[in-house]
Amino acid sequence: MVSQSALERVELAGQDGAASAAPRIKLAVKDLTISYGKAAALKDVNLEIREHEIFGIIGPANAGKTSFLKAVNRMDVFNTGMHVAGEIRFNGLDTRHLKNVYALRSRIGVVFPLPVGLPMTVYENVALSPRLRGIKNKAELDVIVQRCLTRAALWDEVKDRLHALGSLLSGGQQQRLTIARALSQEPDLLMLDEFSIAVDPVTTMRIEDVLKELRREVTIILVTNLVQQARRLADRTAFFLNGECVEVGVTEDLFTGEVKDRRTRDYVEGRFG
Ligand SMILES: Nc1ncnc2c1ncn2[C@@H]1O[C@H](COP(=O)(O)OP(=O)(O)OP(=O)(O)O)[C@@H](O)[C@H]1O
Repeated sequence: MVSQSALERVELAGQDGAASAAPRIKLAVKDLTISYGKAAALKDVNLEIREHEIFGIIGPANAGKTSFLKAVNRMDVFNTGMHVAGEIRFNGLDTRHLKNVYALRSRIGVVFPLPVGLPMTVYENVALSPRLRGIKNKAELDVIVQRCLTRAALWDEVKDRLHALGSLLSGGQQQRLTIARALSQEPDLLMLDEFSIAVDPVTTMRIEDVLKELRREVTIILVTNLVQQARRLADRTAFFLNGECVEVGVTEDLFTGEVKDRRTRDYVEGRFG
């Protein structure tokens, strides 16, 4: 008999809808409310994220952006003070009722604001996840490591230091290493939380180019408080403010088209935040 957990693993993998005419919905969020104790960090959020788009989330501090990512990744399982209500469907499956949270996480790569290197070599940082999936063959692992480092625009800089500690790389290189590591999971959703906070402008641009390429393969949620970064990268963008999803729209419309809420235009034009 197939276990519930194994069934979930298969359902979470979904099917690639790139060939169909209508965009497939990767993530559907309904009436999402997140609270810590009595305080709500996010209230009644409704939105859909389409497969293969870069979906931006912008907003000032304390808007609830990071809490949104945590809820998608079911971090509430660890954070006992965090309460999540509403529905989050990933590839159609309601993540709130999953038995196998690890299967969900294996489909989602997360990149945090500051690079979080595992205390191991460059090679091992990227080979760990494939190894945990059962890939033992060295030649096969070599190919995966090279492919992930190349996709993260880091291969040329580290190909001669694969067995040095990841922590010895520069900050910008370490952030690209965390992207390579996230990619080694073969996620179909990549979530980045203010990835450029500790990265120089040149590296930021390199990573932005990487993300533009990656959208062909993965869906990307980009949380940023740099509105111009969302403008450069995101197909559609949501504006969060004080726990409210004020508006969701085609990114360029938020800057130059019709906005539904005046606060959106005020924020993107820098009048507050
Ligand atoms: N672990 C926690 N315990 C209690 N309150 C929290 C916790 N994490 C976040 N909050 C609160 O939830 C609200 C939203 O925080 P969140 O980090 O989601 O916002 P944000 O938009 O990502 O902000 P920033 O841009 O500063 O990272 C804030 O008021 C914050 O203080």
